[in-house]
Amino acid sequence: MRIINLKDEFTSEKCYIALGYFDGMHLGHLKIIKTCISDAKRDKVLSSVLLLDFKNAKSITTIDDKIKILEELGIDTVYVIDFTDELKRTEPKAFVKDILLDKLKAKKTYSGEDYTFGLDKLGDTGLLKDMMKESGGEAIVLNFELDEKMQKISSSNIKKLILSGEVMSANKELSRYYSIKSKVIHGKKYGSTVGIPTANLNINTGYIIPYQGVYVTKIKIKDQIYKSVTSVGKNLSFNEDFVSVETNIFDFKDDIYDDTVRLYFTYRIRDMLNFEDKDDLIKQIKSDIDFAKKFEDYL
Ligand SMILES: Cc1cc2nc3c(=O)[nH]c(=O)nc-3n(C[C@H](O)[C@H](O)[C@H](O)COP(=O)(O)O)c2cc1C
Ligand SMILES: Nc1ncnc2c1ncn2[C@@H]1O[C@H](COP(=O)(O)OP(=O)(O)O)[C@@H](O)[C@H]1O
Repeated sequence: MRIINLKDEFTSEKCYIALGYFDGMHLGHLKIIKTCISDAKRDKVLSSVLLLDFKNAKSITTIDDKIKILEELGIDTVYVIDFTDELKRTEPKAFVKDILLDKLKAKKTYSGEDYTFGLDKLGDTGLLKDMMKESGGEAIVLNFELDEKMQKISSSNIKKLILSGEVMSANKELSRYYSIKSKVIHGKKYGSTVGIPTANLNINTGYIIPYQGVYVTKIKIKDQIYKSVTSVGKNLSFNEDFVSVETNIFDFKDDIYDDTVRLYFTYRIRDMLNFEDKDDLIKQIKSDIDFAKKFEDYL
């Protein structure tokens, strides 16, 4: 797979290209990308995706996550375009002509029904269809994927679910467990003094953080997955006024400070509470651990 930033010099070959914001790489996005890949294979052209790099925006999947998923799906080329003011000001017609047709040599585009682009998001699938046809190509527009309740699967809905703690519903729409990749940082060192060490994760990352609470989780450390249980939010029992994400990992005892890990959210157990007595907090954490140990994977 080739990764090309549009601001660099490159040569392009005729391609089919999947277009969209692709935050979450959910089932709807996967349908668009997989159709692009299989059509390109059939017609012996390169399959590609155009990714917008929003820099610093909080999202469900970072650009690195998207690239990793695209590589696993077998895409030939990932084009990355920085989401600059200039791009925001680009006239929709210029976006199709200058970027898609001239620069990337797109012969077919693949997008969802609600794909919009260019200045004030004024470009839509109607314009895309007309311009692709005029150039001798084709814009293929795929229907929305629906969830169990026949609602359209959308990044904004998945974001809402994560931010309200409904990670189980979010995971079903994503068809994978919501995860954040981050570094283990130092906390207040209370955990290990009471026999429940908790690895604290840096939350100043590109990811949205689930609603406060205690979660059944899994954690990937050096390519190995462990079960764990995680608190998200302020440690009210310690009068802390900042949010932390802290995970107690089962059957594990290594020092992982500064390691980069990936934490997967499976199920929200309860709210974070203020325990006057630390013994009550520890008792509650032990019961959360028992619950999480018994919790079965569902994806
Ligand atoms: C499963 C679990 C549940 C937790 N629940 C709460 C809670 O309800 N209220 C609270 O103030 N802190 C809660 N915590 C956070 C602990 O207070 C914190 O992990 C502990 O003080 C150790 O912090 P340290 O890593 O900074 O040493 C929870 C932690 C875990 C792992
Ligand atoms: N089973 C475990 N779960 C979580 N962290 C563990 C575990 N075993 C060892 N550790 C280590 O202990 C650290 C957490 O201990 P803790 O006393 O809570 O310190 P801190 O307050 O710095 O997080 C983790 O960052 C990790 O390096």
